[in-house]
Amino acid sequence: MPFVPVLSARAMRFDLITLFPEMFAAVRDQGVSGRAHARGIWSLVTWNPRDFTTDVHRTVDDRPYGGGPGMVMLAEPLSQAVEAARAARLQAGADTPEAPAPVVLLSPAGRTHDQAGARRWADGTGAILICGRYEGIDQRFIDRCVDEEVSLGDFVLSGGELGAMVLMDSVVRLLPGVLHDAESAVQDSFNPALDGLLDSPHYTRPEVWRGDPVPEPLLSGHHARIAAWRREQSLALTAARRPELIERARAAGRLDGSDERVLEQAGRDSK
Ligand SMILES: CCN(CC)Cc1ccc(CNC(=O)c2csc3nc[nH]c(=O)c23)cc1
Repeated sequence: MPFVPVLSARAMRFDLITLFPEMFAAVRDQGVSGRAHARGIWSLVTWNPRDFTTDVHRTVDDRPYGGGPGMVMLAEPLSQAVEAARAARLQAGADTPEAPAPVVLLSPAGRTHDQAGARRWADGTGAILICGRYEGIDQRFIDRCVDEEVSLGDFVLSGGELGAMVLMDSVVRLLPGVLHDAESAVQDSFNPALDGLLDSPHYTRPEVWRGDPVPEPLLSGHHARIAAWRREQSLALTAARRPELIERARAAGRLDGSDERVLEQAGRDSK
């Protein structure tokens, strides 16, 4: 009997620990991620720490020891919510005891998310995502339950929910079947590990809009000319706005002689 590998096409599942579960309708029900969710390519389950409290006020936060502004999220409701999510994942076959999905805290102190991170996540089976609110979370929960922390960048949000939605959107787009092949090719162009240049400008009908025409090369029907024009535009725009991406592409050997001539010309033009 030949060995037939069992391709466990285990769908991507995210479990969100959040005080605002209704926020997640944005990625669960709308657009590319919404369609993929409806098709069962991925799933999303929310768990509200308030449902894991025992007092009449359903308390999820308290004042910080040592004083200071704001409130801190209690460890116990968060921990019970994570345990419930973990059990549900095992029950659903999303996790195995040997390979539990990571518990990920969205946090300003985390490693900054990027396309490489999205690709790594897309190879996995999801995560339990913790969305903080208030000033932060009791450190003892983080030390005991959190495997990694992820930030969106150096700006201050009001909570982790938007970070979680951005992370999930960047991952779901990469899953097989979510984007049409052509789009997924475009998807790669955003990946600094592959092409990493900014997109060339886009145009659609009408050919002239309020007196502004579409650039002539795009109307030529000459595919080589169109590709050359788009490459020139990407190089010039990237050199102007994100020169570090040019360096990265050059270091990775993704720029050819023609590209370098375009960049020299763009450099002369900008002086
Ligand atoms: C006063 C110092 N602040 C830390 C920078 C306190 C603080 C602000 C905002 C938050 C809520 N932010 C997030 O949960 C968050 C989660 S991911 C992320 N990425 C970038 N910026 C962010 O604020 C976040 C938590 C603590």
